[in-house]
Amino acid sequence: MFDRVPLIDVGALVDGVSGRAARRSVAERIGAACRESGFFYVVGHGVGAGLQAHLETLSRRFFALPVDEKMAIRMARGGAAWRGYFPVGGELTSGRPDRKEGLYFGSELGPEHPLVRAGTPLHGPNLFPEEPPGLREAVLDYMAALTRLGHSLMEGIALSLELEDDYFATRYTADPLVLFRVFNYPPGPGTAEDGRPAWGVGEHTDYGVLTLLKQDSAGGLQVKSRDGGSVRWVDAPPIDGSFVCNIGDMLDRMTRGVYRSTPHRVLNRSGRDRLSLPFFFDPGWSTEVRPIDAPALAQASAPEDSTERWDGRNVHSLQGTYGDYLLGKVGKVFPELRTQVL
Ligand SMILES: O=C(O)CCC(=O)C(=O)O
Ligand SMILES: [Fe+2]
Repeated sequence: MFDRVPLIDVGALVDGVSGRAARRSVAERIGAACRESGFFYVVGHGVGAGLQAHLETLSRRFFALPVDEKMAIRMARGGAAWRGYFPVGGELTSGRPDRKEGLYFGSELGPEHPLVRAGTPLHGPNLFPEEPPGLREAVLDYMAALTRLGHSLMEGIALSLELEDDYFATRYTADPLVLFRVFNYPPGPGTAEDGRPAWGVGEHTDYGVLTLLKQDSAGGLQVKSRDGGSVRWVDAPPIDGSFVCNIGDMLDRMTRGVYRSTPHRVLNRSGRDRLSLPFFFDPGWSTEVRPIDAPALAQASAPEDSTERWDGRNVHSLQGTYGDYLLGKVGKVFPELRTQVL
């Protein structure tokens, strides 16, 4: 059981000049956090404050538009690429509508890209709004910066498992599946009509390897800490200039449960809009994610924990590619869209 999310300065992993000892010492701290909670804050990450502030300003401007203007780029128009806007209540993370609206983005891929030509779901061009101008460039710059950071952190995670630092890049993330979302959680009642909490995002784990979340100052993110039968929800409050980093189901699978993909949820109690920007750095679509054969994981047992898991699934018994896994998940959180576009 943990009671806080640790903060790690990852400068040595991203600065391009630090030596092996400094990189390993950061990696060890990451490894400890992945084992304990699956969550950590990163600072010293090198992503420009100006770029972040610019994207935040433009995102707020977009969400402030009338809903019918936002619906001009609704997700149904993005087709199988799964891009665009969804209104409050349009996404069901754990079977119930979330109290949030959002924009879905991903790697910007043109019609000539082989995966787009083959009609691969979740691959294609983005839908950018006309208003506010500049959002397109800000989103693309931000995704490029976070993709670089994702590669650096995966090197740290590899080092933390005593693997070569390019272990994940050579097998899974040389061409990562990048999904990026900008969410706005409106202020509102803490409870739904049936008296249950009106979650901004219901309890879930993330699907891929690594999530990098930028959150504004509103707060509301909670991480599940568990010890046997007892559960405690630990706050991950905003820390200026940091990203909240958490590992996803595929890293849980690769490490046979040693690095946990930890359930989390959001309740916006701030009384104002909450803006958050989760960036998902995931294995390539057609990769088959396998357990890592490494001495550091020799004792790992791949727990059969499906009854404890939020979705009742066991990530250790998956068959197929990451794309298959992701599609199963995405179809559940957007049931209407699934029938329209897939
Ligand atoms: O908005 C947040 O703070 C968390 C969002 C999240 O957990 C997700 O999109 O997977
Ligand atoms: Fe999440």
